[in-house]
Amino acid sequence: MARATGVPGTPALPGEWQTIDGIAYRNVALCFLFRVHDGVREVLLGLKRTGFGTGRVVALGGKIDGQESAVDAAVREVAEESGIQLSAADVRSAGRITWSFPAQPGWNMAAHLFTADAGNALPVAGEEIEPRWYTVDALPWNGMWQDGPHWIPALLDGHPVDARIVMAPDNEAVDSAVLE
Ligand SMILES: Nc1[nH]c(=O)nc2c1ncn2[C@H]1C[C@H](O)[C@@H](COP(=O)(O)OP(=O)(O)OP(=O)(O)O)O1
Repeated sequence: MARATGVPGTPALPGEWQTIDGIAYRNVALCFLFRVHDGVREVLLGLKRTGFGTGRVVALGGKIDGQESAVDAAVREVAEESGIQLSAADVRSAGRITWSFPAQPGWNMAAHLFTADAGNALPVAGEEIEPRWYTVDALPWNGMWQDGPHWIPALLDGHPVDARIVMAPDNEAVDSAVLE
């Protein structure tokens, strides 16, 4: 896996993009937070209010800045999007996933996936995300990215994810999903 120093035409800093099999992806980190509430296991997702994916229910996370580590990015994004302050030691790796958008390659992303226990922490809504707990058995799939059912159930079951998603020309449907 070769690292790119940036993508022509973008203001990306070194380290914010990587190339895999000749395709450039922006590095992002996602973190799924869990709690048990009244005996029911729940996961924290959020309604995206601004930026990429506005209107969808998404996992907390976002772009990895500059030379920041993926874990540090996950901790920072969780704090920014939910107000919940984790430490790096709280966060467990849950695998990785790439999303490529052949019709819009500037949207390609490679995500480091993480999970963490939220304990009794209460999320608060910010400008970018309106966080909400969902029962793990009843996720709002219709409001989420269409690739979610291909990989999120495995992650919820505790299996490491190694997935490559290719989006269809409409940038909405899934063209192919390969899970290792
Ligand atoms: N097909 C897909 N399925 C999915 O579940 N999540 C996806 C996805 N394609 C992208 N994402 C996620 C990864 C990343 O966390 C998020 C987009 O990153 P950001 O939230 O950082 O975007 P923004 O445009 O809001 O960024 P900023 O303007 O830097 O805040 O969308």
